[in-house]
Amino acid sequence: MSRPVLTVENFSVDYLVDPVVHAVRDVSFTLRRGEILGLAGESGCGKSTLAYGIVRLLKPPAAIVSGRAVFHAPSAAALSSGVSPSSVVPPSVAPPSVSPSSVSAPSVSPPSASPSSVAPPSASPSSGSVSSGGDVDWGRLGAEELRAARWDRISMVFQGAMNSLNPVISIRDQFEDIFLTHRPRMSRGERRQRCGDLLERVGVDRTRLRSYPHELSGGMRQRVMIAMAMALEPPIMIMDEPTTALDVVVQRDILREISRLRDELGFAVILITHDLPLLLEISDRIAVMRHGEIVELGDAAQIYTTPRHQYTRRLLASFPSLTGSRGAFVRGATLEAS
Ligand SMILES: Nc1ncnc2c1ncn2[C@@H]1O[C@H](COP(=O)(O)OP(=O)(O)OP(=O)(O)O)[C@@H](O)[C@H]1O
Repeated sequence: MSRPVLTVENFSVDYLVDPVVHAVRDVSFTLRRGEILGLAGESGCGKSTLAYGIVRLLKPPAAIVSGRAVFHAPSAAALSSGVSPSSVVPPSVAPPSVSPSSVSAPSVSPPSASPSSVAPPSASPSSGSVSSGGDVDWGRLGAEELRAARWDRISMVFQGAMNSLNPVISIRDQFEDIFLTHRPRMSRGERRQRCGDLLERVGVDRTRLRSYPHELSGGMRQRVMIAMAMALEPPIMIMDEPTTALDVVVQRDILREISRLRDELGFAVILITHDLPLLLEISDRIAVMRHGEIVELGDAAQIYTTPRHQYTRRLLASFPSLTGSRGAFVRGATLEAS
């Protein structure tokens, strides 16, 4: 079993409205290095709130009322990535108490995923590689540290992210901006090479770097966003319905691509989608959420063959089968066929 890259402990988020919405309730889980963890559950069960909470992108009226998310970097070396020593904690430290600073960000509407959300301009030049180490409690990071760490250590692809590319800037310039901000010492030639390589990784020809977003199809734009999220090689990617706006065939292509890239590059993914058959196909483990809680977490095969929670069984039963018995078309055969 591979080592954890992220530990979420007793994480709870409320929306401080009247009456208060307990959107995420005492959620704990571990994300292992290189795994795809699917997050499933009905609309409104708290999936996005949990994801945004982990990366501290929630805004009032959302409030993280308990728990913490600890990122485990590969080495225990001191954090040369601009993260202050005070935020480096041993994994067993008790959850931080609620502080006004933990009452951060917005409703679940995606933070404008402009290119700047792919590469925040204010990241410190010293933002190091993901290999700089230590366990970091994200709740203890300052705003600057968070911005720097967010894309280096965890990157995100949100629902409809493809619409957030800047329409008047070429794909190349939007890509290069990431490296100019986070890897300022990278040479121009190296940058250009990397941008082209990244595009090709997600199945888009490098000549498209010259294009403007409106010249690309929705699927291509979403691939570009995924390539941007991979640009700094973060060990974790959070994908919240990354392909919802696309047709089913393109959706599946892209998600299989993500699975392939994960195999190749070894990053871990938290993948949020309503599409349980798809999660069964590409996830290593699946967490099923209901009313803000994780009611079941297990290997995808176990969830599929022997779901323990009644709600998981209901969720599985709500997807039609093409074969009469669930199975052949969701797990096993599909990936081989691709
Ligand atoms: N700004 C807000 N103010 C009050 N309640 C909110 C706010 N944003 C979300 N909620 C509530 O929090 C709960 C969790 O919402 P969330 O969007 O995280 O669920 P979800 O599982 O991601 O849903 P979906 O699959 O539809 O995206 C829901 O009951 C929702 O109505």
